[in-house]
Amino acid sequence: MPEVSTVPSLDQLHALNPVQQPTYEDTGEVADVIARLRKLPPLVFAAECDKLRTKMASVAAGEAFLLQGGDCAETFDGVTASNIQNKLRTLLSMAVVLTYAAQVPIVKVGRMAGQYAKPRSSAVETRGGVTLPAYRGDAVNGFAFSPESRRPDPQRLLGVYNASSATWNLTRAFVTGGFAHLRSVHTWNADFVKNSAAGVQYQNLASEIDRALAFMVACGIDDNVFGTVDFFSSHEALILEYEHALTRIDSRTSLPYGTSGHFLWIGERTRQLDGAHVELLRHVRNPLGVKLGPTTTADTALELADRLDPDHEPGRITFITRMGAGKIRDVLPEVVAKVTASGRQVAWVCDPMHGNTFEARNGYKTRAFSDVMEELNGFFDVHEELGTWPGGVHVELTGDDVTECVGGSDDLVEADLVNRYETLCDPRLNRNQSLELAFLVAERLTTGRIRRANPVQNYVPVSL
Ligand SMILES: O=C[C@H](O)[C@H](O)COP(=O)(O)O
Ligand SMILES: C=C(OP(=O)(O)O)C(=O)O
Ligand SMILES: [Mn+2]
Repeated sequence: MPEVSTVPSLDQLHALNPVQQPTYEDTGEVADVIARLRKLPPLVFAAECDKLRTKMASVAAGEAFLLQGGDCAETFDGVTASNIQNKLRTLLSMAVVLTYAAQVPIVKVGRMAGQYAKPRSSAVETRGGVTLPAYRGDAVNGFAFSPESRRPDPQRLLGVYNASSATWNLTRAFVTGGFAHLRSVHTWNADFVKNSAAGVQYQNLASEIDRALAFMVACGIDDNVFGTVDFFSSHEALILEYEHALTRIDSRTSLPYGTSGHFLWIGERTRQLDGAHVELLRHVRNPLGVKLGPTTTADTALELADRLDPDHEPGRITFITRMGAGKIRDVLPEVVAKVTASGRQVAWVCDPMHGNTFEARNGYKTRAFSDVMEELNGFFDVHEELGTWPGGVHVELTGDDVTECVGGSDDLVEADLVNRYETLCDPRLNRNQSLELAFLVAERLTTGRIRRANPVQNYVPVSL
């Protein structure tokens, strides 16, 4: 287990030449912001992180399934009650579909209350001959295309803390205060059922749940047990100043935790083995995710696991693969096979979004629902062949009726993208597409072809 004294200082992290960081002009101002952040209370409790780690251990063991979703980039303007509520009810509806239709316990994690910083392919953006720093998320700079807005502003890190705090406060109230009661399963989607195939399918399922609940109540079961859900926050731990300032020593155990969110992940662009992000996160006790793109080798995955989880702690490591619909069947098998053959039991989760982005002819960055489903099918097929457990999905979604991804049963086409394209970074599934995805994943989970229990023990190494 990591020791308090070993948490590296910010200077030590900077000596590792971290990538994807803002360059601030006024280092004195940065120091003031960090000092202020260090005094603020933690956003999550260490014991909640432990609880999620235990749940992720069930995912790794093939006994539960992770649903992780939310915006690509949360925004300060997006911190409104309706936005949070819509996102939450979309995630809860998806979780209900998966729980009821696939009869698997669902671990529910939002890409919420902290997802404000973005790694970018290019450090700059050029429009009409003018080149400015790229937008790196509200944590760093503004989206408006002007030199003032694009200047990295350290005060924004306090904005991240406040926005995360407000988002999590309402989310916590919703999931414990009655909104998430299974009795309300109909009302979450009552307003959009009329014009959507997924909505109709959802209401049918909700009616079945109503009947099942009524039956249980008639049998004498107290339905208050269905009144609250466990819901957790997550984001990419990208900006070192912020994550370091929120790394705190847990008073119960005297061990360090990242308290900016329950589940922290390291992105595809920042997972260098000897880089600053791996160095910081290997010292915190949270459950950790690592994104693995199409160039990942099995050895890289094993080295990352060894570095971040030397003690093989159950639930510690989740590999979030995002290889692309066209590559997953070629790349994933060897990675999963070798990691599993090493005796490790990690959670395998599919992000079917980031390997499938393309630019539409009208210039919008988009994704096709069919590619998303094709990558998910590849993910399920690979795990089915290896006898390992496909542990979950990680998706970029919103609770609103946006038009950012093409396809789905509403058959959005490229010309529709202009109607409601609101993301400031990557295209998200809208509420219909998200529910549709949940039904399709539930279908895959119920085919019965996937082994549920003890994948490591059942695993027979294949020759590669
Ligand atoms: O969300 C992930 C990345 O930040 C995003 O895909 C990068 O997008 P870009 O290639 O437009 O920089
Ligand atoms: C940046 C992201 O993904 P990746 O690191 O996989 O590119 C993301 O999840 O928004
Ligand atoms: Mn993204």
